[in-house]
Amino acid sequence: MGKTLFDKIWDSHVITDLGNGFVLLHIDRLLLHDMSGGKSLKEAIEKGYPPSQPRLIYGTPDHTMSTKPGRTEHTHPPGLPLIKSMRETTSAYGIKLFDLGQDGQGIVHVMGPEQGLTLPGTTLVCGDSHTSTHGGLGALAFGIGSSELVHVIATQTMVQRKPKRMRASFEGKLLPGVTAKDMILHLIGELGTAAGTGFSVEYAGSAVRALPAEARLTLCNLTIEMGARTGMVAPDDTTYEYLNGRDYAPKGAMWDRAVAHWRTLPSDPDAEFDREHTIDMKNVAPQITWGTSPEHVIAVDRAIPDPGTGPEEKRGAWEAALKYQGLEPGKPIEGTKVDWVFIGSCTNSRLSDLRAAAEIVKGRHKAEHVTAWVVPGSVRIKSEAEAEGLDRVFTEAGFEWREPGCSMCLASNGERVPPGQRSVSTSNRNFVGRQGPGARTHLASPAMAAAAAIKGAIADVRKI
Ligand SMILES: CC(C)[C@H](C(=O)O)[C@@H](O)C(=O)O
Ligand code: SF4
Repeated sequence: MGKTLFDKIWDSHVITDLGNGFVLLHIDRLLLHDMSGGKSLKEAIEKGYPPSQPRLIYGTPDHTMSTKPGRTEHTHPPGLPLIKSMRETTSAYGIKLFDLGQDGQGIVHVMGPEQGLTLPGTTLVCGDSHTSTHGGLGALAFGIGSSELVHVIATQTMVQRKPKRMRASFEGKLLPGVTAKDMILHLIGELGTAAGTGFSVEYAGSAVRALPAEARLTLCNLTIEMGARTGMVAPDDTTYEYLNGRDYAPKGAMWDRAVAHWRTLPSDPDAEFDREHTIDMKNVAPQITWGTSPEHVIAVDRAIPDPGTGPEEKRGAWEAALKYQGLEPGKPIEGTKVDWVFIGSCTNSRLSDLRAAAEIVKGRHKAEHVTAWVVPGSVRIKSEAEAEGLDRVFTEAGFEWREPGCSMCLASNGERVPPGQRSVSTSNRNFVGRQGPGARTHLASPAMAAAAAIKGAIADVRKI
């Protein structure tokens, strides 16, 4: 029987079979961020287990750093001990830190692919649930907890149980206004947030093959919102073009050898999956979430759902979500007044995302009552965007152009949507209080978020 992409990477990283379904896996890359990086390194060192492979570990501060223009490490004081601890522990072992203000600093899931640290066929972990993002380049990547983090630091290995395999195939062409963000939100809407529990997901089909590399990262980013820890897209020429020449990607003869190996990775035609799901792209329209879970999602031209007509077991959750969000069932979601717009996060802060938003914004102005932020995913993206004048497109339209970091995705750097206010956000979670206590979040693509800022309300990007 043929092997899946997942099986091939998994099998080539098994060091030993531990029995009862568990194996010891080699980990090719460990990425660290400020919320847990310094703390875990310190813990490992204090326990007498210093990093065994410091050259396979890379870090950057993102979660607790202010993104205020001109920020320093002092702008948000609670982040200061975290960045200091990261610096002390990484420098003691020669671990590469992309520090604040340096080229390479950014959201950890933006930095890895951008630097060419994320490579097809490799295993990559990070103490962060959105590590699935890196699967967009054909890496087997997943988020880990704090005790696992210490284990990887100490041994560069992990004990893991093999998940089941799911394939989600998106077939056909993307309709106007539809992006990778809409594809994954639509899928989560169809399957629910628990569908992926215990599975690794491969995204396939003609629509996925046609996606640029950055869009594939967006697609894989929300895998955890479907309950699966890892999601991936088979590497192909699009992947190689994206990676070729990046700082940490192989060079010269090594590059050729690597590509020859990577070409063997896609799932074999006779590979079997435990679950298959096919999505016809004709049914995928621009999406917007209405509730407090990523599965609470509808096409933007639909009405806010009525809990009375929903599945029995979800009725209570729907009612609570509508109450929190201050929405009335049966009314069109389009036209719902918006106070904040956040364009950023590891989901949608790459250059292509900023370009897509700028295309909508160009020559227009945000609605007066809206506060709109653009937070590039990394220092490099910020300077590339500035080189093509995107910052001016945004600032002339009344948007704020900020420094790289997680910012208002999680609000762990103090940047929050005020209580009761409504935000359209390009991030990946719309949980209660996610963007600040009492904040109401609607997830959407960068173009949809830009359209909301211009209209001052939830808007259909196709009508702008
Ligand atoms: C802080 C971190 C552990 C967390 C995660 O695991 O995803 C954060 O990045 C998030 O998006 O909620
Ligand atoms: S941008 Fe948001 S989702 Fe991504 S790592 Fe940061 S806090 Fe988590």
